[in-house]
Amino acid sequence: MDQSKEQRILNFVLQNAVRGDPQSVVDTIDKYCSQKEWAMNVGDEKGLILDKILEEAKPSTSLELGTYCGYSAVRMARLLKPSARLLTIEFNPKFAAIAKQIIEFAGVQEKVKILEGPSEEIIPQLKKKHEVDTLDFVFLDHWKERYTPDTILLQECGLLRKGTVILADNIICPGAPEFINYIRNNSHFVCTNYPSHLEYMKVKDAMEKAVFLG
Ligand SMILES: O=C(NCCCCCn1ccnc1)c1cc(-c2ccc(F)cc2)cc(O)c1O
Ligand SMILES: [Mg+2]
Repeated sequence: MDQSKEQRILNFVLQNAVRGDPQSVVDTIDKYCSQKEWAMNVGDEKGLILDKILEEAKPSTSLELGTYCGYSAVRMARLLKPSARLLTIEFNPKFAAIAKQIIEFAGVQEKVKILEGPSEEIIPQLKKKHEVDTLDFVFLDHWKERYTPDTILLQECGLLRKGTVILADNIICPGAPEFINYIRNNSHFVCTNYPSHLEYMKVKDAMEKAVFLG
């Protein structure tokens, strides 16, 4: 049975990264995906923007939509304080299985919980089933056409509070024009654009930060 790209990424991490060292896992995935096979991790350039915004937010409870192989989950977890938690939603069971192994290899499994399934089903369960009060930080990196409906759903479920930071990947490539139109014209959010490049490529991309005003 042919190996998937995601399995090849996992194997490269298991053979080349240092167990229990999240930075080495991040660097190893970046090495593989820049030299061998492109993959849709947020990557090292946009990753530094994510790092800075996450460190400013100092979140206790964070949510990621779109786990993929767990690169950004490991990247974020390595910066979280010991008591902080990251919940990450992945629709694709094959991706979730790979991410679980990468997160465990990095040694951040105590901080990260992978929730498998459609975001529109899982978000309404966060308060009662996953003991979330409100979210301090949200990273949008899943289907780009879901950025707006899921942001609205987060608000409707009472999961956003004054100051919640939402950071969205891929504003230019593949693009999330409908989300940009929604969030920049919504007086309950203050938005900031961060120009960058598509992971591992020279193609222009950007991230958008939206702070909820309550
Ligand atoms: O589609 C992306 N991510 C969502 C993947 C599916 C999420 C499933 N899911 C998880 C939870 N709920 C649903 C994505 C794509 C690209 C890209 C850019 C250029 C190109 F030529 C091809 C692809 C770059 C990214 O950085 C991305 O994030
Ligand atoms: Mg992305």
